[in-house]
Parts: sequence; C-alpha cells; structure tokens
Amino acid sequence: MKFTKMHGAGNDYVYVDCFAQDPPPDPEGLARRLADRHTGVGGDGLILILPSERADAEMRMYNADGSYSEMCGNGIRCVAKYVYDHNLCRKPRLVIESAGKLLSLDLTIEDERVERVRVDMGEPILDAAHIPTLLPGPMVVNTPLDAGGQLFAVTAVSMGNPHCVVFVECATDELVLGVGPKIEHDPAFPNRVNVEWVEVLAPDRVRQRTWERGSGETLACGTGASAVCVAGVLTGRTDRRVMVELLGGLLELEWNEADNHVYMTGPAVEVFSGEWPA
Ligand SMILES: N[C@H](CCC[C@H](N)C(=O)O)C(=O)O
Repeated sequence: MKFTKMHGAGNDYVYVDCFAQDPPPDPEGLARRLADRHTGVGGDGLILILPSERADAEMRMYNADGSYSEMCGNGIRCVAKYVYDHNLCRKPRLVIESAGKLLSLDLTIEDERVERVRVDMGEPILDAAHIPTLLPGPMVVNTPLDAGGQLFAVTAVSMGNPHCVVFVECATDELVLGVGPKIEHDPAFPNRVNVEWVEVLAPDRVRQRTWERGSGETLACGTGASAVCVAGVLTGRTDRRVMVELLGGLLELEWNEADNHVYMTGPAVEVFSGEWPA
C-alpha cells in the first residue's frame, strides 16, 4: 500500500490515496500501526483520501488510537494540497467532504504547488447537546468543571468534532499532559473531547497547546484553533480575527460576523512517500 506523509503546522498524518488503491479493510487497526513512531511510519493518525460523488474528494480521519474523527483542520488542508499537487483535481478552489459535511477550500499556489490553504470550516456548534456534553447548557461558556481536583472555567465548541477550551495564565505540562487526559475522558463528554489550553497574549493573538482526543499532545490542532477563536469571542477575551501560535507553527483564524462561519488559513507540507506492506 502506497502512503504519503504530510503535515499542517507539525500536525502530521499518514495519507492514503484511495483514488489509486482500495481503501484499507481495517482503517482503525491500520491507523494504530502506521501512527506508531517506533514500529510504524509515525504520525498523529491516518487520513484516507477518497473519491466523492458530492465533492472533489472525501476525507476520512482516524486518530493514533484508531478512533474515527468527524473533522480535521490541519488534515483537510493537506488533503487539498495532495488532490491538487497530484493532479486528482487541479482547481484553485476545492470542495472536500468529511462526515457528510461539504467544506470549501481556497488554495494559494506557488510554482505549481499548494503552499497555504484557507478553509471555510462552517458554523461552530454551540448547543451543549450537540457538542456533545452533559455540562449544563444551553451553551457551555466559562462553565466550572472539576478535573484532577482543580476547578477550571471551560468553554465547549464543536467544529464537527468536540472541543473543550480552557484559558489559563500558563499552559504547563502539568495542565496539558496531566489534566488534559482527565478532561478527554471525563464523563461530561460522552464522545470524549479535544482539550485546548490557551494563553491570551493580546486581543488578536493567543498561544495554544492541545491534548487531542485519541492522539495525545499534538504540535497543532486546526479544529482546536477554530474552537479557540470562537471561545475567545464568546468569553470576551479576543477579537473575531486572531493569530494562533501553536508548537508547530501559526494559524490565522476568523469567526466571521456576517456569515457566522469560521475561516482557518495555514500551511500544508508533503514530507515523503513510501510503501507499507499490505
Ligand atoms: N483528535 C481530533 C481529530 C484531529 C483534529 C486535529 N488534528 C485538527 O487539525 O483539527 C478528534 O478526535 O476530534
């Protein structure tokens, strides 16, 4: 099986082009094997690129633990790059399907290759029941959550996948790596949850570390940065346009007031290709 390693701001996945080969029969198990950074290719998970009847391509994303995710922001930028650069569809605007949702992406092309992508992430989902979370609604904004014996004010946002945003003075390892997994598995989040730890540097700039559902700490999380942008506005901490500093790079986010859509702009990089024994 041929694969391509790509990353968006350091959030790296193993991509399998299913235009050219059949989808793997056990993507969950394959994701676990491929993601292992010692015995596999190494990555935060597996992303399948498939033909679609409704869009230019379909993305199906699996975390490092094999769990399926409805959406992946850094991943969809790389899917767009792969589709364009590998001549599956050479248009400067692509439509990609993920979990039944159609997303449109605008490509920045230099020397015939995609360098950066602007993704229309659609509208954030704020209704507690649809995050989903058992925390009291209708929306979860600065809501107290006891995790690891500490009380945090959390804001819950779904971008198709669930996020719990926590604004802190300093995103320490104790919080990110210690409390992160406790919140990921907290019964308040029936489908588990991605956890963003955010330092506000200025109304238009934040620093984010992410404990991801199913993958642990990643160098960047695109849907997470989208959730952070929304949570910053809801809690009065940031403007609607914000630069998000992540361990692996910078993402530009906007929660547009006119159409209520979140727009994310960032890089997409192809690292290498290889063969994996069938
Ligand atoms: N771990 C996430 C999926 C990957 C999201 C992240 N890598 C991104 O760029 O959005 C989840 O289970 O919802």
